[in-house]
Amino acid sequence: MEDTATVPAVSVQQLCKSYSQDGYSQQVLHGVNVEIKEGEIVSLLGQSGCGKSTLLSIIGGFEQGDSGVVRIGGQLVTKPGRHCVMLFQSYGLLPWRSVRSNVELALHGMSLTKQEISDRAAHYISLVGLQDRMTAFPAQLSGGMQQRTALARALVMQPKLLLMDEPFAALDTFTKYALQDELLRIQQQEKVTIILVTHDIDEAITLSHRVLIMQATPGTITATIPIVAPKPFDRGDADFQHYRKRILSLFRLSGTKQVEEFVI
Ligand SMILES: Nc1ncnc2c1ncn2[C@@H]1O[C@H](COP(=O)(O)OP(=O)(O)OP(=O)(O)O)[C@@H](O)[C@H]1O
Repeated sequence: MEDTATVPAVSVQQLCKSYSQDGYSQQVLHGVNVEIKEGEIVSLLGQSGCGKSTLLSIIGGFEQGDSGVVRIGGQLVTKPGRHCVMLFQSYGLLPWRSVRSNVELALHGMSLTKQEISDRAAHYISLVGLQDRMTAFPAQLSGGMQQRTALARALVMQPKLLLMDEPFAALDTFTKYALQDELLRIQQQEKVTIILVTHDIDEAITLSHRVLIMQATPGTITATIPIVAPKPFDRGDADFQHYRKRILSLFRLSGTKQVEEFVI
């Protein structure tokens, strides 16, 4: 039997996926292999259309690959499960429900008492700093507060794996930085494993333990960059700029040519 300590939180092996449209088939993912440890934050970074969201969606069980295997905690993924929650850029809050009610809704169907639901929701709303806005409705909140609510609604389910698809892309820079820092604080506390899809190089460096570079046609992972720095990573630090330059060079967006050491 496999030692549970060595079972990866997420394992993707030889994943392939094509879409067919109007009699034309497009291969979106080809031979994707990923292994993620428990408590790790990993970013999928790549240009638009390279298959990041498709990969995330297959890991979450929302779509199926054509071939290959996806496992979460050693279990084969065939459909979405409560152990894995997806957080989108668009918040997805119900406008007629308060912050508290939106978060509590995620717990319906679980075998919890009303009191347990109420306490657990209040705990996670406080964790994202919205304890004073529990009775507010989404329209009364800023974009950052709405995304905090969506984060509380995801965390209240106590998932093992949080999948985030460009969660902060709609926010202004200052709100985005504040939420990135908060996400790191919460992740260190909750120890949840996170896979983050992003176009934002700085976001990938700030949040990740490892950045996976994806290239398109067909989508595949071409490089892995471990971010070896204490978190939170000071965005003004010289090391931060070093990672930035190296990632830019992988996308041929800067003159640095030191790409070979990262190629796997
Ligand atoms: N349901 C679908 N049917 C047909 N084609 C699809 C479908 N979903 C995605 N695609 C195609 O697959 C490719 C990859 O899409 P995907 O959304 O995974 O890319 P992405 O890297 O996440 O892009 P972006 O960063 O712009 O969101 C694109 O060419 C897209 O048009």
